[in-house]
Amino acid sequence: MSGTLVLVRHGQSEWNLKNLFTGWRDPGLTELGIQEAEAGGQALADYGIKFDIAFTSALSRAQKTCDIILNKVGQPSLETIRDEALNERDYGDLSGLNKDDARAKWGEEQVHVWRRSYDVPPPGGESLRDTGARVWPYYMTDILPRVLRGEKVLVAAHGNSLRALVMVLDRLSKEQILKLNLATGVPMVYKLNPDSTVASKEVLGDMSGAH
Ligand SMILES: O=C(O)[C@H](O)COP(=O)(O)O
Repeated sequence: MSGTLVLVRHGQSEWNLKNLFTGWRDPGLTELGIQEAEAGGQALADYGIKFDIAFTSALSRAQKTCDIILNKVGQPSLETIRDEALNERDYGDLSGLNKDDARAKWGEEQVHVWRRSYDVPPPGGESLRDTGARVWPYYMTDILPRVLRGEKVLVAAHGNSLRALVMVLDRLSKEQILKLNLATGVPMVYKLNPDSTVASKEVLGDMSGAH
């Protein structure tokens, strides 16, 4: 009997609000970000899930989101494992730059390629493939075995570290991953088959506003 994997991107951060590339930098959540995490947690409470364990990154915006969700589902002291393998993609030299300023300097198309392509890294940073090369092994060794044992597992992480995971789970091509954006605070509930493929996926909220 396999279990349930819930993936959720952190709520809006201070740097999301300022439209800055963030990567491994560590801003906190905004007021809206806290509300988004609360809404995601409430959706999971309404869904009726009780988790066996939670995973999050080494960055505070994901950790805070994880805490808020666990509070909402009534499990504030659940065991939570923090690991930098789940960190956001390292945006390298773009970190701290305004995304519109970057578009003005390098052009809309180049910035889109850095943000959403599979294998083109931003200067000094990680491509999505590089990000997946650390997220995926961690998922295989630390997260997946628990799900296959029947546990219910929460992963609160980041736009691109989760895109790397979703790309494999949803079997997306390099072309399809270009178009995938994850909304902040919206949980994705995966049920896995015993062979670790996806049996079902439910999105508890609205992904359409993501960009
Ligand atoms: O690191 C960042 O700037 C954000 O978390 C994700 O940014 P992106 O949507 O530009 O990839």
